[in-house]
Amino acid sequence: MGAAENKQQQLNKKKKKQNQTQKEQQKQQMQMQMKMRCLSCEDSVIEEHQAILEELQNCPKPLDPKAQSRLQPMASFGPLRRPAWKTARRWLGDGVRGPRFTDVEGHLQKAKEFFTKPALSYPEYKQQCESLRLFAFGGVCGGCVLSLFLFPPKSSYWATWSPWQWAQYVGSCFKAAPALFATEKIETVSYQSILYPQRKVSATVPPASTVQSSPSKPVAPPKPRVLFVLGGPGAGKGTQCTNICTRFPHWSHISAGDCLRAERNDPQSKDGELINSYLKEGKIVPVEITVRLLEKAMQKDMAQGKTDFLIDGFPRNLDNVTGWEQVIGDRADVLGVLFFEATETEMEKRLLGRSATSGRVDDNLESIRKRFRTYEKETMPIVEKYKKQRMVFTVDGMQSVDEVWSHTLTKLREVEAVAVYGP
Ligand SMILES: Nc1ncnc2c1ncn2[C@@H]1O[C@H](COP(=O)(O)OP(=O)(O)OP(=O)(O)O)[C@@H](O)[C@H]1O
Ligand SMILES: Nc1ccn([C@H]2C[C@H](O)[C@@H](COP(=O)(O)O)O2)c(=O)n1
Repeated sequence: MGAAENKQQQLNKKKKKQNQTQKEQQKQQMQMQMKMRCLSCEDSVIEEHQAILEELQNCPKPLDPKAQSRLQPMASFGPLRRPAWKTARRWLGDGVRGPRFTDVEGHLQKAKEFFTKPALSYPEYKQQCESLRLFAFGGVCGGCVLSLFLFPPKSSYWATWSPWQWAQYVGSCFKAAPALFATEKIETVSYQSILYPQRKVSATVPPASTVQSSPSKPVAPPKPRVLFVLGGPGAGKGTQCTNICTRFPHWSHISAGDCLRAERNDPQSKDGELINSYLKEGKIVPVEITVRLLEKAMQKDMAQGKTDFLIDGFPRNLDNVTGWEQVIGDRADVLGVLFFEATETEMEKRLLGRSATSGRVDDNLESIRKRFRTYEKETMPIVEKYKKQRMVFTVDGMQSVDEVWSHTLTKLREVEAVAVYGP
């Protein structure tokens, strides 16, 4: 073999090596481009690219210009890019492939990793956040819908326009509208039957003196409506009840404590002494006595046209609750409990202030503290019981009298709405 031949051989070897490097570089470049594109591609496109790669690998020579031009459009971003709305994974712009949108399990895994596996890179962290966000969003929306369903807002607007009423609207399109004017002569009508047509009319007729009936057609009056008023001693119950009755004359304020004090002061009463001993000790008087006095006071006020009753300071314990159910039962509609909340320090300050003028035997520090204990032990469980039945309308009693009044008004409207539309 001559020197020339040797040189030729070396040249060939070098050329072959050059070809191989060039081919390797081309392959790497293509791989890179395809990797980037695959982030937003469907599996079928990825498979297509895989096939091209294999073709490249098996190709003995570096790509000729023809093959290059065939592969060029594949490698370019433009034509194969998917529209944004079709992109299942979000383009993170950082080379991370997150689970598909529909891959709930994949997202759940990533969301779990947010709490369990520290992310090694920003893109990984971003993906964890994005997966977690899907569940957070779903959870919040679902929670809101469920809570609206379980605890619908107590507003007349909601009661009228909520989605639960839609079926009724559709139905009402096919029914004849009620007559605009009365179709028969009405002898006796209460304003309540106009305002609250949904209210049931009492089966048990209250005392005859309250019934204004025509000789031909007696009309049963509606049941008296009762709102129990509770709160600690000095929370401001009496003050706000007076405000309600001044503004709304159909409401009557009956204070259980006042009834008991009046009975104690009545020299004819056989229970006077017993009541006095209970009041001094801040204890709760047996319900037989209290509920009898309450009923008497209600009957008296109904005779004067009152229809709604604020029963202040009642029911104070379980005995009071059962006594009311046994004696009054469904002869009255209990609308709920108006509950005034205040701290002991504030209530004590108010009661000591009141003691200067009230003349009450229990407005002294010793009795006040005993009343607080009785309230905590016996009355609070009753409030909790009504809370469970979602019958409590709580007023923040810590503000000034005027502010508490404005809050009381809001709550009173809620009571009315619930009475009309239900809880
Ligand atoms: N928001 C208020 N801010 C300051 N003082 C108040 C407020 N509300 C009431 N008071 C005063 O506190 C005292 C107690 O009020 P009130 O008699 O209304 O309480 P109560 O809850 O009915 O008490 P009790 O259960 O002992 O009958 C009264 O002197 C009243 O003027
Ligand atoms: N249901 C009731 C209401 C009141 N009393 C007694 C015990 C109280 O200390 C006292 C004063 O009541 P207040 O005016 O503070 O509401 O009256 C009761 O035994 N049972």
